[in-house]
Parts: sequence; C-alpha cells; structure tokens
Amino acid sequence: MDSDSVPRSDSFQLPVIDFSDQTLKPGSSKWDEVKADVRKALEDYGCFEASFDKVSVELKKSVFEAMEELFELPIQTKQRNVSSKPFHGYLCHNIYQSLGIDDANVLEKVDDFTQQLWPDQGNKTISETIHRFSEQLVELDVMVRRMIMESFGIEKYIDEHLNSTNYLMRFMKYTSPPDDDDEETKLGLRSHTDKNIITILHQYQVGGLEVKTKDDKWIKVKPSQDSVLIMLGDSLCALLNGRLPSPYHRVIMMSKKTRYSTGLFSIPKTGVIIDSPEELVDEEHPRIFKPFEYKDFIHFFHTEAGRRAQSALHAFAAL
Ligand SMILES: O=C(O)CCC(=O)C(=O)O
Ligand SMILES: [Fe+2]
Repeated sequence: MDSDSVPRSDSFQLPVIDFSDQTLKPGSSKWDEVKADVRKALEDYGCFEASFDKVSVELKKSVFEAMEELFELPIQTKQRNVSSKPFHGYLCHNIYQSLGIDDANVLEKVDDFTQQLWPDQGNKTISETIHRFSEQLVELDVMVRRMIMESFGIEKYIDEHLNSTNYLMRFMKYTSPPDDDDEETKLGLRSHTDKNIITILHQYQVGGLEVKTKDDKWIKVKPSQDSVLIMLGDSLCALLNGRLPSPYHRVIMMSKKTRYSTGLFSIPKTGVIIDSPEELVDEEHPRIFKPFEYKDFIHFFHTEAGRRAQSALHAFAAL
C-alpha cells in the first residue's frame, strides 16, 4: 500500500512531556524523571510533544504575525532568500512555500535574512522576534539532546556534539487546497523522515501534521498553543547506531484555512563525521551505519535513487 494512503487515527495523543519546571536542571531528580520519559517516548514514536512555557503565547503570536508579513511579500522578493546551502532558502511547491534562516540563533545572521528581503533597512522587529524564538527553542533542543546522550551513557561527548551543529529555522505556509476530493491536492508535504539531528515543529492553530507509528498508522498531531513537537532526525538515529527511530511524517491539508508552521532544525556542520561511538556498539547492537558527512547524505537524498529509496538513510549508509 502507498504509504500516503494507510489508515488514519483521529483520537490518538502523543506523549506530552513538561519542560517548564524551574528545577529541571541536569543532576536533579526532576531531570532524571523527564529524561526517562523522553527516552521512552522516543523509543515508542521517535517524537513527543513538549510543553515549554518559556516560549510565551505572545512570542508565538509575534512569530505568526511575522510569517504573515513575510509571506505576503512579492514572490520576487521572497526569492532573494537564498543560502550557500542547497534547499535552505525560499522554496515553493504547489500549496507549500517556505523561507529559511541559517543560524537563526545568531542575531547578525537573522539581520542578514531580513536585509535580503528589505535591502534598505532590514526589519529590526521581525529580526528580534525570530532571534528570541530561535534562542528559546535552542534551549529546548539542547536539553533534549543532553538527556538522550545521558540516557545512552555517552554524556562525555555532549560538548563536542553540541558544538558540531548549526540551527536552521524554517517558516512554512500551506495555502488551503481546492475544494475537491483529490487527496493529492491536499498533500502539503509528502511522507518523509527528517535528515538532521532534531526538529522542533510548531503548527499555528491549523493542524495537518501526521506522524506514522511503528504499526503503520498515521496519527494526527493536534495543534496546541502550549506545546511544540520534538522529532528525531536520521542523523541522530545514525549517531545512536539506530537505537532510536526517526519517524515518517507528512502534512495533509484538511482545513479551508491557510496553515502556518515553524521548524527549528539542528543540523551537523560541514566537515563533521556522523559515527556511532563505541559505547553504542556491542554484540547485541552491531554497527549499522558507515560513518558519513551530512552534506553527502543530503546530496544522495536529492538524487533519483535517494528519492526513490524507502529509507534514504539505509540506502545511503547501511553497512
Ligand atoms: O509543516 C509541518 O508541520 C512539517 C514540516 C516538516 O516536516 C519539515 O519541514 O520537514
Ligand atoms: Fe519533516
């Protein structure tokens, strides 16, 4: 069966894990409790919802307004959003459009982005909103990665690992599909796994994101004001010797309303080799992947063979 046409369940709720507790610091009992929940949720689904009240409702509203303003710009202006990295700039495909901001946690880099779109004076308000939002999500990304590495007993590599990645922010807009019964026109983003380390997604009011479970059911991720979705990507799956899965997900536009979403992607830097530490390889867990560089993996993914593969990661790197 085509993976985009398997049954869908409306009532399912992914695990929700609370990261808002002030006492949530490495070494605390609260930390260990949350860490165990993170490990379990990722083993079961490769993703979970995180509530994190540091990212306020007001800030999310400002991000939403910024996205409305950005996507209203003329197409020729949006096309000035280019990056030295392939597929990091403006993309437009059917009902889907997205803008990309490299190093969104660095204010000067966000200023470079707004300068591309408003060459005269940039857009200070939008820059600051994007920067603040990214910085706060980075905090969450770091906590989750620390917990994952601790839970596998590889915490000695944490600093090296955190220093080996950059952050890309993507803003996404999906216009409502034509009013017909054609499933294909409702497909905002086809089924895929993320290729990076960790992705933090947020959908603004309008749902559409679906995640595939181990038993091949599509579950709808309901939009929530109070939480974001944390999802494991193929690069982290490879680093962990396949011990945690990177889930398939897609966007189906069932709503008549325009949908906006944001994604913060932690991505291995150029030159960094993704390789499982020895601690994760033993008789019970033989090494699954050869060491690789992220940019070579992405290059493969965009070839005909990469697009056709059931799992680009396995096709590219399996031993
Ligand atoms: O728009 C969304 O919620 C999902 C986006 C996504 O999966 C991606 O950009 O990889
Ligand atoms: Fe994705």
